[in-house]
Amino acid sequence: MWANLPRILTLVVRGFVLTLAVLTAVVVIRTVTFPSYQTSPPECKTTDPDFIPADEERLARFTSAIQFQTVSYERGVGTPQELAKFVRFIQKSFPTVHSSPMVRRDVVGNYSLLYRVEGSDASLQPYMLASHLDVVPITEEANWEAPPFSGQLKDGYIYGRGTIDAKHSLMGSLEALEFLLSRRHQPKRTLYLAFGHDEETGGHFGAKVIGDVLTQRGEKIAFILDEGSPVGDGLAPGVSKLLALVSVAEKGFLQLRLEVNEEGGHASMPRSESAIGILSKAISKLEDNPHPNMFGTGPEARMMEYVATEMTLPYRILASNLWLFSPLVAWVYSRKPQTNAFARTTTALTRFNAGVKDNVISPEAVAVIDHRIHPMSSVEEVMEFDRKVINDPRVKLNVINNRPPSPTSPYGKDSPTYMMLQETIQQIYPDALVTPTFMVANTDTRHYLNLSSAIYRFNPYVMTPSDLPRFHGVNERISVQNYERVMNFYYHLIVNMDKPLELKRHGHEDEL
Ligand SMILES: CCCCCCCC/C=C\CCCCCCCC(=O)N[C@@H](CCCCN)C(=O)O
Ligand SMILES: [Zn+2]
Ligand SMILES: [Zn+2]
Repeated sequence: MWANLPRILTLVVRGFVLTLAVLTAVVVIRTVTFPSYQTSPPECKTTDPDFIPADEERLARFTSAIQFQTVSYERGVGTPQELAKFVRFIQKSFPTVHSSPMVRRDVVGNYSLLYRVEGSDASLQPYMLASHLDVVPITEEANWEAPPFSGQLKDGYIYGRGTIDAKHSLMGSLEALEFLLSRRHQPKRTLYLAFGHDEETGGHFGAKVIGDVLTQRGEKIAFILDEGSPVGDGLAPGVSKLLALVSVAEKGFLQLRLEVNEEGGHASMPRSESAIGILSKAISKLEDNPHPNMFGTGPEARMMEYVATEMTLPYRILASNLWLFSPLVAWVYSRKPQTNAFARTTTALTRFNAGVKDNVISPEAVAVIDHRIHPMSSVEEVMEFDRKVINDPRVKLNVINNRPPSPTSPYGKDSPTYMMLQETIQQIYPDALVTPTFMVANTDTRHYLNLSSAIYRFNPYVMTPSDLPRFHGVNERISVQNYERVMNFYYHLIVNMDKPLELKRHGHEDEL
């Protein structure tokens, strides 16, 4: 036995070296032969006669739109008077849209708006562009560089609540339609514009009613585009080009109310554990035990494939070989909040309330957890995981609201609507990569799921990592250049939707 040891060791080392050599060869071959999923930009670019400039008049309209304080606070608690004023403003601001015989406008659920622009070819299925009228409340007002409802123009940016979420797309799509109709253009395909008034609190009285109205009309929609993920500049690790993120799915959510009830009493005679202490431990366990990293099991894996050939080294090697490096990429993604959101079901602690007085032991402690559920997980799985982690029957878990992850819409070369969207994006961003992904937050599209199987969530503006905290945060703003891109994106989209929605032939199609 001992005499054979050198021979055995040599064989083991040889085996190891051989395995390593084979793995390296496979990795290298896959990296250099990995197919490109990108198509060359269409020849039709934004040309002068087809261009909507962000001139003074349009910027003034957008500024005014930001000045309406259409805040949604809680479910069913909004700002009805501001919404009513905003609706009147919209009517006055787009005279051609509102006087055209081709346009029918319905006010739905008191303040939400549903426009139907009649196409000339009734045999074509309608499509729908969606956005919302409401905004989230202001926080840290003192830290804003311009007043949050001013719409003030400063250094090339328009500041204010709603500039990126989502009055840009509401006003941008109406500008595009006004521009088109004022040129006496009738679209071939019927188009809906749907603007809910309570998206920020779940859309129960706005988009939900719009969805019901369309369902009652028996409408089937060819495709729906709502607010969503942006064109990323430096958002994705290893991607130096602009990356247009088209969300073909949306995470689910589960909002839980955690509650502990214990005996209260005089602060001079405390028991060893209090309601506050018990709940704090439970919360702490949830933060210390994130839900499992599921990177590579859902649409996010396709996102890596779509950009693999365009990535910088060493990311290109990793993305071309997810069969081997998926755990490593999963780890890389889990390190930053914006990428971690793609890797797992997230856990956000959003409320924590307890106590009424400094010397009274609180008999109750309450916290709210907001989970966003990875497309490959479920409400039940998340609930089960939390129960196991908390492992304390004194902590009651009450479901406030939940929704499973959305179905995935078609994408890639076999989906004419996705390809048309990709082509439109490339008209505005000729150098951008386009990739399917999923939406880490939620949109009104949850109320439209039975209207269409092709639902996309995309914001046609560029975002850098430092812009992300502006969503629902301080100093929300959009650059004039981005707002111009938004208007022109919708204009080109409407024009493109008049082309036959058939599979288009692209340069690298065979590799798609
Ligand atoms: C690897 C690529 C990295 C990309 C990184 C970031 C991409 C960020 C993508 C999107 C962020 C935009 C978020 C916009 C959210 C707008 C929708 C919204 O606020 N929805 C609310 C609805 C609330 C309904 C009541 N429950 C929400 O989700 O909270
Ligand atoms: Zn929004
Ligand atoms: Zn929002």
